[in-house]
Amino acid sequence: MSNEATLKISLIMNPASGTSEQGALLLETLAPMSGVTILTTDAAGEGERLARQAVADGAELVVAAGGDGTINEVVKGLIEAERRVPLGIIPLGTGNDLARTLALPTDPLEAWKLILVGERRKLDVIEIRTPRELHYALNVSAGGFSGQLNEAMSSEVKSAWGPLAYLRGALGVLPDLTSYRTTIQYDDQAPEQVDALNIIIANGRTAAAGVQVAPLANPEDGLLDVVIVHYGSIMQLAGAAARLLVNGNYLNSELVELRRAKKVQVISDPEIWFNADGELITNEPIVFEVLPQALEVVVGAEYQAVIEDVTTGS
Ligand SMILES: Nc1ncnc2c1ncn2[C@@H]1O[C@H](COP(=O)(O)OP(=O)(O)OP(=O)(O)O)[C@@H](O)[C@H]1O
Repeated sequence: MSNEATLKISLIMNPASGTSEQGALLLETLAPMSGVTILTTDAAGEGERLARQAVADGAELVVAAGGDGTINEVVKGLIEAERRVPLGIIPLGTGNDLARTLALPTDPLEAWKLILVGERRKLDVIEIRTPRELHYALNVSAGGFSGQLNEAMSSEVKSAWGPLAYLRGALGVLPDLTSYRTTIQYDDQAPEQVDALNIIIANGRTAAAGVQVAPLANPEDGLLDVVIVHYGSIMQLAGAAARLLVNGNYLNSELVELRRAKKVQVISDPEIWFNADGELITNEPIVFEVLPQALEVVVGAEYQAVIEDVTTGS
């Protein structure tokens, strides 16, 4: 490998991400390279500041080396930076869900080589607003309820699945579920009332370490895929969850609905909790809006923007 990068690259690494130790060899390889600056996050939230600073210091490409949480922070920094700079990704997390949709190599050295020569695509970014906060997601924002679930599930399952835990829990024994009134507004259409257990706002296709929560999402179509899991009987929910977990397409389950929109507003009683790329963010009323093709991102050779719906009609 050449000892000189032709671009000015800043690599932001999270030493606390799930598989960061796998990046050690990569760091040894990169250390002598001119044109590459290695920055390390010292605490949660640092990725955003480091990305903004890297752009201000002249970076022509910023690499996020970590999991989905680290990518999320770097994306916020890049979107808010003074210039729009492309993003490269070295997946060193636990779930690495965005990397799955983008077909990125799991080996850090291979991921680095791809960053230098790979195709860049302009991907949509999800802007997430609440009355008090502004976030972004490049992969998925998942919403779900806790309440009864807190009593029924182990803390291990809850922390791994977060707002998606209802779907996971439906496979086990759960008490009768309460229905939750949710108002959803798509673009400028009239608001709709639904009894939803999970609401997934997706740009990428998987969450919770490879679960296909939005199997048809296209990261560059200028639209959000909104997947709603409606309230139903335990049997119905178990059916949807089984399809989801065996990686069948759960979109044609009777409880699951797919909508597409540029903007989605969600208000719910009791409050629904949402995460952004896996990090829990808020239970406030929330507005999601797509920023079409807002960020150039290096993708793998096998990346496909459009997924054919092979289940249609089945
Ligand atoms: N030095 C640090 N010490 C502790 N936490 C950190 C540090 N730097 C970053 N973090 C936080 O670690 C969290 C998790 O990191 P990250 O998402 O990279 O890995 P992961 O959770 O293992 O992967 P994934 O999200 O793909 O499952 C992020 O929310 C980030 O803010």
